[in-house]
Amino acid sequence: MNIACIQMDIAFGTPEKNKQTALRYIEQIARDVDVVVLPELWTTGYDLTRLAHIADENGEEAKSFLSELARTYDVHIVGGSVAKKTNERMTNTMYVVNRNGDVVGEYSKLHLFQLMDEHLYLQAGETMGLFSLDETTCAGVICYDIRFPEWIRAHALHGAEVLFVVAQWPLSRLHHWRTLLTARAIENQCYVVACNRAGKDPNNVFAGHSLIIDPWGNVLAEGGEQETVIVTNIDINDVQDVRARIPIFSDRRPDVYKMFEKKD
Ligand SMILES: NC(=O)CCC(=O)C(=O)O
Repeated sequence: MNIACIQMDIAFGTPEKNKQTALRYIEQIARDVDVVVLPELWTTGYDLTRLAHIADENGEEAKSFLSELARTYDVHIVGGSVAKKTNERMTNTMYVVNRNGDVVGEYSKLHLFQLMDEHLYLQAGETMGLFSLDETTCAGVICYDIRFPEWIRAHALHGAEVLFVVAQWPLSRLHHWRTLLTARAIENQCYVVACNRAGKDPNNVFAGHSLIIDPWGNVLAEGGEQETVIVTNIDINDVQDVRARIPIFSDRRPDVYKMFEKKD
């Protein structure tokens, strides 16, 4: 599976401009790869106070834009996330479309990030981020979600072999980004494909440094701070090789964990 992360800069609150940027990159690279990944909130950025005007009604625009590109270029697209508006409810929602243009995944960010005011404007999702691409079980999560290892583990226990992470992660916590992503790959013995944005908005400078990490924790590709595309080939068989070498999934002791679970 050849994978590309489009580490684009995002124009604040300007969906049409951001769609042009995404389109330009997808046209350039899509024919050479199997999967294209976009960053978190790639249409609007974190222009949360104007979401009522610029959010995507039921995600329809994002779904049709991504489906058409996927069909045209015969590529799977993990479509970052967009601000989705359903009646008065806003969510930070990822759509995944396969190369036939079918929407095969929808996931709304489960953990809202208070430091960037998400809790004031968005509702949290309540479903898992599992989907399948070319018969490989994958999971998609959004940015702050990576700080919750139990949530990522739940996806691994449901069979996820590739974890897609889409983000707007600030430069000031770059070391958390790299460390958490590497830990999620090692502890779940899965590939981690993490697409962050580049550039800045009125409140933050973002880190870039999109990463593709193998199930042993090796970094296969990494962006710098500027807008760029990172591409690498991953071999899904490596997941089973690593899981056979150190069999953490059969060595787990869920019966004992349950006995000592702290009740809130
Ligand atoms: N967009 C986000 O969820 C940012 C999360 C973040 O910066 C963190 O430190 O966690």
